[in-house]
Amino acid sequence: MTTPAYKRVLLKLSGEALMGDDAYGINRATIERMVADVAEISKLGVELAIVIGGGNIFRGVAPGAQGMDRATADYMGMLATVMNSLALADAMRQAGLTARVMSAIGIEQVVEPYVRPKALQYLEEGKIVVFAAGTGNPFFTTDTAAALRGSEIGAQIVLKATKVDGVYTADPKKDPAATRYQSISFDEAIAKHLQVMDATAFALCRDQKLPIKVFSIVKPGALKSVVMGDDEGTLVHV
Ligand SMILES: Nc1ncnc2c1ncn2[C@@H]1O[C@H](COP(=O)(O)OP(=O)(O)O)[C@@H](O)[C@H]1O
Ligand SMILES: O=c1ccn([C@@H]2O[C@H](COP(=O)(O)OP(=O)(O)O)[C@@H](O)[C@H]2O)c(=O)[nH]1
Repeated sequence: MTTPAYKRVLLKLSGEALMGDDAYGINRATIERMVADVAEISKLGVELAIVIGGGNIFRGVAPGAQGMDRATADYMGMLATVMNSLALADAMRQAGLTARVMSAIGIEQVVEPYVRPKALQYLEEGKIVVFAAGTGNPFFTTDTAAALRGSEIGAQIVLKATKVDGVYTADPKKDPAATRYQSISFDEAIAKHLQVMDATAFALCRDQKLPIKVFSIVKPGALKSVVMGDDEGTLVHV
């Protein structure tokens, strides 16, 4: 009854979700709640790696980046994910969890670089690995970083924790008549241009046969239900 459905998962936390009800930045209560959710599944023995976004601090395509060189703006976005990763890892430490941050861009005085075998070792030791700086490349997103790292570490699923509670027929924020899918194939999600994740991330997961679960970051207990294999959010499958 208490056996999780997965042994190793990649959790993608949206940067914007960290804001809570604030206009930008990191909301303390929100990050603490997320960490409590993470602690709950870590205690179940699930090996957990996390990719966190940076949209709460900086987004390469945001109005604030207008007129900027896109690659430069994207590097700023990646640095924003490093800040979020440090905040998250520190909050985990305070909650008694052991976390390690690994960055896709060289910033050694601040965090260790991403080295795949090292990440695998940490996971086997039960440490929570936070992958910072996205893919390390401009023109990508942290959703794609989640698909990439998820594939690299052999995660059984990518758990995308977001502001919406699943994949809808249209953007639920813009179309109140949109309905939620219980499950949807990658091909259909791509063909229908469902924007909940970018097409690069969808395509990579599809090719690697790595399913994605999209679920609410605000709903209490949702992460645990997902990990237990309950019917929660939307499953995107091959
Ligand atoms: N078909 C869709 N189903 C669900 N959400 C969608 C869809 N199309 C667009 N969205 C939007 O995708 C976003 C996904 O959330 P999230 O990944 O947290 O945002 P971001 O990564 O941009 O911070 C939501 O804001 C939601 O309104
Ligand atoms: O591999 C990556 C990941 C992120 N980013 C930049 O970092 C920003 C923050 O990431 P994202 O928008 O994915 O964060 P989230 O939507 O989860 O808050 C992006 O807008 C990009 O500018 C990037 O250039 N390459």
